[in-house]
Amino acid sequence: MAAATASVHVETSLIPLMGYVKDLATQSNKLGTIPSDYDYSTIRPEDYDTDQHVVAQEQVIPTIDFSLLASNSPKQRSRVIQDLANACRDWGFFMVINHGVPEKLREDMLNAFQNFFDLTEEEKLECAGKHVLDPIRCGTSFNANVEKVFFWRDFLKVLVHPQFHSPSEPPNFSHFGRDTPTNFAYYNSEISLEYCKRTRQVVRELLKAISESLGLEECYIDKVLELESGLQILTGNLYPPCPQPELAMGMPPHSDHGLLTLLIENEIGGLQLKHNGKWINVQALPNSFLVNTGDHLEILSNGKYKSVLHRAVVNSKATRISLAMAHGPCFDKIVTPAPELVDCDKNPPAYLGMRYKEYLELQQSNPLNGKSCLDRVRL
Ligand SMILES: O=C(O)CCC(=O)C(=O)O
Ligand SMILES: [Fe+2]
Repeated sequence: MAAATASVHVETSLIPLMGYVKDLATQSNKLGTIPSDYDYSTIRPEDYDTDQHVVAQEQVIPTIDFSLLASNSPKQRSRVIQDLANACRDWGFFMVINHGVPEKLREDMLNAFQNFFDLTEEEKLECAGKHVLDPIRCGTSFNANVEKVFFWRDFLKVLVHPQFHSPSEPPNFSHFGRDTPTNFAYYNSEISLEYCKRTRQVVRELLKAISESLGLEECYIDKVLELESGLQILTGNLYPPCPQPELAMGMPPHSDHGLLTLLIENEIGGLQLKHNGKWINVQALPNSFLVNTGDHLEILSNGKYKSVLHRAVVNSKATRISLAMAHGPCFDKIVTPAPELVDCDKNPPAYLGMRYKEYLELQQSNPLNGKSCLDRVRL
C-alpha cells in the first residue's frame, strides 16, 4: 500500500515540473522559438525525413458510405465490402461518411475537450500522471517519463468501455465545473456516453463488413474478440500553435494498438499517414470519421490488413484538437491470427498471441516509435 502511494506521488510530481505545452506555447510564441527538448529534428532524423512538410501530392483517400452497409440491395452492400477490403489492404485508412452520428454531438465532444484543456494546470492535476492503464489520465507529450524529446501535444485519455468513465465523475471532480451563472460542468458525461455508444455501433458494423471482406462470417471478429465487452478509449489531443512547426512534432509516426480508431478534429488539419512510402496530408470531408486500422486488425488478419503508420504535425497559426476513439478486443483476450486465415505451408502464422491488456500496457509505457510494439509479437 505504501509503495503504491509512493509511486503515484513520484509520477504526479513530474507533471507540474514539466508543464503542459498549452502553457509553454504562450511563452514560446512570444520568443519565436521552442525549447531544444522539443526539437524533434535533431533526435529522430530518420522519422523527420528532413522534409516533414514535403508530402506527396494530394491523393484521393478511400471513402466509405456507411449508409450503404445497411442497404437492402445485396449488390450495393457487397460493393461497399469490396471498397473496405481495398481500403484496408492498400491504405489501412479510410474516411466514413453518412454514419448517422449527429454533427452536434461531435461538436459538443470537441467543445468538452476544449474546456478541459482550458483548465489551469492545478485543476488538471487530479487527472494527471498516473499509471498508463488508469481509466482517466491527462498529460503532455506521449509518455514524458521515458522520452528524450517531447512532443508538442497535451492529452486527456478516458476509458469509456467496458466501464464508462468521465472526468466530471466521481463527484469530487465537480469542482472542475466552471463558475458560470449555471455552473455547468466542463465535461458532460451524458454527451460523452452517447458519443461512445454511437461510435461503438459504427465500429461494430464496420468490423462485420471487414470480417466478410476477409472471407470470414459476418460476426467473426465481434464474437472471437468479444467486442460486447471490447475496449474503447477516448483520447483528446491538443496541439497549440507552435512558432517552429518544422522542428516540432505533435505525435511521432506510430500505429494504433486496437482494431479501428475513429478520429475527428476541429477544422484544423495535421494528421498525416504513410502511403506507398510517402507522407500524405489527410483532409477530412465535412462530418466524416477518419478511420485508422490498428495492430490487432493486422494480427487477426495475419498481416493481410496492415495497421497504418500515421503522425500529427503542428502549425504556427491555430490550435488543433483531435479526438481519437480507439476500439479494441476485450481486455483479457489473447489475440492470434485467425486460424481460418492461416495456412501452414503458404501462409504460416506471422504473429505470436499476446493478451490485449499486456500489449496495451507495453505500447503505452514505452516511447511511441513506429510499429515497435507490433515487432515484439512478429514471428
Ligand atoms: O491528432 C491526430 O491527428 C492523431 C492522433 C493519434 O494518432 C492518436 O491519438 O493515436
Ligand atoms: Fe494514432
